[in-house]
Amino acid sequence: MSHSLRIKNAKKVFDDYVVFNNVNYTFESGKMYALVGPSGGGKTTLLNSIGRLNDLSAGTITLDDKNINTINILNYYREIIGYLFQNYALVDEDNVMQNLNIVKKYKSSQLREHLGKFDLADSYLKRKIYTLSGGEAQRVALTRLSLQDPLIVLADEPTGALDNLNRKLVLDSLRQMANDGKIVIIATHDDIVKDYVDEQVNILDFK
Ligand SMILES: Nc1ncnc2c1ncn2[C@@H]1O[C@H](COP(=O)(O)OP(=O)(O)OP(=O)(O)O)[C@@H](O)[C@H]1O
Repeated sequence: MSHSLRIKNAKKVFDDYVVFNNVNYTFESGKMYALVGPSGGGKTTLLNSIGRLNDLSAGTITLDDKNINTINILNYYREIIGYLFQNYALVDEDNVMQNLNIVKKYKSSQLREHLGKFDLADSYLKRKIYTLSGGEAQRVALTRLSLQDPLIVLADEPTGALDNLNRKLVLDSLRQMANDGKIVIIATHDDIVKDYVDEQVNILDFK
C-alpha cells in the first residue's frame, strides 16, 4: 500500500523568528528525500514537526489525509515514525541487546538476523554501547530501526560523524528502506546524500 505525507501551508515561529513559512510538499512512500539548506535554516525543525517533537505554528501535516495530530501518540512512535540521529540516541551504559529490545518483544534469533543485515556479529549483543565505534553505534541504531519497521524514517544528519565506509553503509541501508516502501527523509549537509535520493527539498525555497 502506498502512503503520502502531505505538508500544507506549514509555518513555524520561535518567539518572533520565522523559521519557515508556506511549506507545501508531499512525500511519497518508496522514495528517499534529502532536506537541504543552510545551517539554522529549519531542517531539524521541519523534521521534528513531522516527528511530533514540536508543533507547527500554522498549517497541517497529514498522513493519507489524516491529520498526524489525531493519530494515537503511542501508535505514532511504534508504527509510523522511526528516527535516526547523528548521535545515535542509544543508552550508553546498556548493552546492544538491551538497546534493541527495550520492551523484550523480539526473539534473539530476530535480533541476530537484523544485526547481520548491518554487518554486526552476534557477539555485539553483549557489548556496552560506550565500547562501540561511531560507525558500529549507528549500525546498532539502524538495526533498531529495521526491527521497528516504521512507515516513515526521519534521519537527522545520520552520516555527520561517520567515516566513508559507514556513511555508505548507512545511506545504502536507508535507500533499501525506501525501496521497501518507506518514506525516508534525511536532513543533511552531506553532499554525498544527493547521489542516493529521489528528490532534494531545499528549506530555503519556503522562506
Ligand atoms: N526550541 C527553540 N527555541 C528557539 N529557537 C529555536 C528552537 N529550536 C530551533 N530554533 C532556531 O530555529 C532555527 C532553525 O533551527 P534548526 O535546528 O531547525 O536548523 P537546521 O537547518 O536543522 O540547522 P543545522 O543544519 O545547523 O542543524 C535556528 O535559528 C534555531 O536557533
